[in-house]
Amino acid sequence: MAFSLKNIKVNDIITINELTVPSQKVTCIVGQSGSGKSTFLRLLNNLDNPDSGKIYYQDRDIQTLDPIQLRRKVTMVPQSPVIYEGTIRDNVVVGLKYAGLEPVSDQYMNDILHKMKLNKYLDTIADELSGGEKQRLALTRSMLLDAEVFLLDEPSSSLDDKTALHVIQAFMRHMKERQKTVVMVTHDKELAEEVSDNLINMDTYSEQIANGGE
Ligand SMILES: Nc1ncnc2c1ncn2[C@@H]1O[C@H](COP(=O)(O)OP(=O)(O)OP(=O)(O)O)[C@@H](O)[C@H]1O
Repeated sequence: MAFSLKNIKVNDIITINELTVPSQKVTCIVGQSGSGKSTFLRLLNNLDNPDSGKIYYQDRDIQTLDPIQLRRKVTMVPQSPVIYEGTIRDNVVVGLKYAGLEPVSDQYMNDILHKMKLNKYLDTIADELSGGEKQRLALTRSMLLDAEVFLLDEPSSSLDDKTALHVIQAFMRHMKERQKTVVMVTHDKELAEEVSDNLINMDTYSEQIANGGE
């Protein structure tokens, strides 16, 4: 197991008695708006703390792990892509640098960009990309990291259905070839069914939904 959660309570948002997330598989998190999908993801790399209960990453209580080390192993691609100043190349390089990794060749960068259907020159100014292109750049940056777990929060929300399916399938293929664990939040049930090995419906664990909220 990558993660196991026991007796988790996040104030009036989430209650989980017991839940596991398998290693080297794609787990999709679905559920209504406000059901706590993003909160669940943030629990897994200790960006949010539960009020009670324990979360284990590979049998170790994540509260006992150094957060910086944990986040190198368990990396997150947030809902709004983080774009730095400069070109596409600068944006990829900065991810490697923060992770303490060696630079990669332009050709390798282009290969990954191509997988993400982002066929732009590496010298293109990143801030001039569309919202969907920025999402694909953020995915590209994460694909070059040597993390063990990739947490994706609605990574295809700005993409049309066809592009979303192509890009997310290519991302999952890349991760499966490398025996990585992926946890992806999506509101797109069809996409989730297409790419997931394991599906978690947050409505089941949501206080908000149980109380008739949203
Ligand atoms: N930092 C926070 N402080 C207080 N409440 C929060 C915080 N973040 C989220 N919430 C609340 O927690 C609940 C779950 O939010 P969350 O963003 O996890 O849901 P979600 O399922 O990802 O929603 P969506 O699909 O709309 O993005 C919501 O009611 C939200 O208002």
